[in-house]
Amino acid sequence: MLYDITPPLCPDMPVWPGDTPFGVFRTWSLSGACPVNVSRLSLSTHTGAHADAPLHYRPDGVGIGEVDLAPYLGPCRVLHCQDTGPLLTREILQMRLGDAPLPPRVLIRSYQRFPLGHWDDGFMAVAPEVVDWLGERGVCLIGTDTASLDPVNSKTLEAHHAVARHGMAILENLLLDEVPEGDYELIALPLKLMGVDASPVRAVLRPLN
Ligand SMILES: N[C@@H](CC(=O)c1ccccc1NC=O)C(=O)O
Ligand SMILES: [Zn+2]
Ligand SMILES: [Zn+2]
Repeated sequence: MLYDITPPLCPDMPVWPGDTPFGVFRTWSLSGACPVNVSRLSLSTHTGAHADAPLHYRPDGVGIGEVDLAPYLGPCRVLHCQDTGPLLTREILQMRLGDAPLPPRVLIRSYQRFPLGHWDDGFMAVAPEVVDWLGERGVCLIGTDTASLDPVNSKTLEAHHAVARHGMAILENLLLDEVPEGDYELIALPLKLMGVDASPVRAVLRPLN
């Protein structure tokens, strides 16, 4: 059994304001003279479920093709935070998780229903102290169902920089609507895009045992 936590990629999907819309264009089409269909894609590196590379927000950061893959597969916890409001704070998370041990990956669900058909400016942001707290507890990957860890208007991307300080990895735009709170195996590998700032992933969760 698998939970597919990847939103579908299609031309009418929402994208970050001003970013490249998702497009698919036929290069060759099946016909008497042509034995195949072949297409070309046009899309932002931050389309749908995706992994951010350090290069997204640091001039000296590595590209997604160069990052260690270990954070992107292994044990993870899905945490429900649908009633959290505009900012997930360390106090809220500490209250929810206490001092019990955590798996090395944490996926945070903020939406009751993921906005598959429209752009949402008002998504929940993650406070940088949350990232610090998780990093100090050995977490290597933080995932969210929102378009960014930081608020939409942020120019400083403090939560992203906190992730980099701890050498952690980021997944965004995960579709967690159908996933009960609990522990799973995460599999969400980025493409080997050399020197590129992010990559779409196909993200799935496998229930344990
Ligand atoms: N931080 C967001 C994306 C982001 O910030 C962004 C994506 C596309 C175009 C512009 C963006 N930010 C501009 O300030 C992300 O990691 O997906
Ligand atoms: Zn991104
Ligand atoms: Zn991001």
